[in-house]
Amino acid sequence: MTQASIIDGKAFAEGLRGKVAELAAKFEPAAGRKAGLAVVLVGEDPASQVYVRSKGKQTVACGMASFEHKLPEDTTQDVLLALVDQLNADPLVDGILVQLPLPKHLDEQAVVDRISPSKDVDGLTPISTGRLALGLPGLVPCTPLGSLMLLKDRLGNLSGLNAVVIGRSILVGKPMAQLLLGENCTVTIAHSRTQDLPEVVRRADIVVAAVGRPEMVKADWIKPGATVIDVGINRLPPAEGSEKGRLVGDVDFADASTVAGAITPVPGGVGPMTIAVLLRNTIVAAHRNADLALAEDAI
Ligand SMILES: NC(=O)C1=CN([C@@H]2O[C@H](COP(=O)(O)OP(=O)(O)OC[C@H]3O[C@@H](n4cnc5c(N)ncnc54)[C@H](OP(=O)(O)O)[C@@H]3O)[C@@H](O)[C@H]2O)C=CC1
Ligand SMILES: Nc1nc(=O)c2c([nH]1)NC[C@@H]1CN(c3ccc(C(=O)N[C@@H](CCC(=O)O)C(=O)O)cc3)C=[N+]21
Repeated sequence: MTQASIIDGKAFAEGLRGKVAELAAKFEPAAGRKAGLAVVLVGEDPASQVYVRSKGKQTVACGMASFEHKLPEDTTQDVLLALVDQLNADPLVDGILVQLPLPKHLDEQAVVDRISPSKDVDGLTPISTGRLALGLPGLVPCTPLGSLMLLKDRLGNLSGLNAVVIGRSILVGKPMAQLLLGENCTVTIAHSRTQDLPEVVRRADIVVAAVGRPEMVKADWIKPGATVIDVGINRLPPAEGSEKGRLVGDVDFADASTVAGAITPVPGGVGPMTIAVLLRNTIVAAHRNADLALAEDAI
C-alpha cells in the first residue's frame, strides 16, 4: 500500500511569515509607522478566543501592530458598526478582520459590507468578492489563497486539472473555486444538495474539503494519486477522562492517506496558512494604504 506525502502547511506558513516580517521591517521606516491589523471578536466563544490570541502573537512577531477589540455577546448592531467606522478612519489600521460567525442577533453581511475595501484583509466585502470574480487584483480570502499556495507549491501548473471543491461558503468554498478557475482548472463545486458526492469527488485530481463534517471524506472517494486539501477544523467530543477532544479535518486522514498522492494534515495544514496569509494581506494593504510600491511578485 502506498502512503500519501504529507503537505506541511505549518512549515510553509513559517516561510511566508518570514517574508512578511522582512517586508514589515522595511515598511516601518518608509511609512513612519508599523503596519497594523485590527481583529474584532464579539462574544466569548472559546475556540475563537484562542484563534484571536494566536493571530495577535504572530502579528507582533512579524513586526506589525495588533489591535484587539473584544465586545460582549450582547453588543448591538449599531455599536459594532460604529467600531468598524472608527477602524476604517484610523490611519494606524491597515487591515480589519471581524471574526465570524457573529452572534445570531447581528447582521453579518451588513457588518462585513461596512469594512473599507482598502482594509478588507479577509477579502469578504462585495468589492473584494467582485474583483476576484472578474479576475482583477485585490485582497483574496486567506484560507483559499493559502490552500492555493500549497497546491501550486506541490503541483506547479494546475492548468487542465479536475478540481472538486466541497462547500460553497463565502469564506472558503466560493473563493476557492474562483481561484482554481483562475488557474485554468475544470472546477466542480459540491454542496449539501449534490447527488452522489463520492462519485463526483472520484473524478478529482484536486479535492478541497471545506464542509465542517468530521472525517466525512473517505479513501474510496479519492482518485489514486489525487492531491487533497483538508480545510475542515472540527473538534471531536473529548475521550473519557480528558478535557479536550481531538482536532480533525473533513477528511478521514488515515484512510485517505492510503490512496491520495499528497494530503494536508489537521492540525498543521491549512490552518497555519490562513493566519500567515492574513498577515501577508495586511502588509500588502499597508503598502497600498501608505502609497508605497510593492512588487507584484514580492510575496
Ligand atoms: N483551516 C482554516 O483556516 C479554516 C477552516 N474552516 C473550517 O472549514 C470548514 C468549512 O467552513 P465554512 O466554509 O465556513 O463552513 P459553512 O458551514 O459556511 O459551509 C459549509 C459548506 O459545506 C456544505 N455541506 C454541508 N454538509 C454537507 C454534506 N453532507 N455534503 C456536502 N456538502 C455539505 C454546505 O452546503 P450548503 O451550502 O448546501 O449548506 C456549505 O456549502 C469548517 O470545519 C470550518 O471550521 C473555516 C475557515 C478557515
Ligand atoms: N472572518 C473570519 N475569517 C477567518 O479566516 C475565520 C473566521 N472568521 N472564523 C473562524 C475561521 C476558522 N479559522 C482558523 C484559522 C486558523 C486555524 C489554525 O491555525 N489552526 C491550527 C490549530 C489550532 C488549534 O490547535 O486549535 C492548525 O490547523 O494547525 C484554525 C481556524 C479562521 N476563520
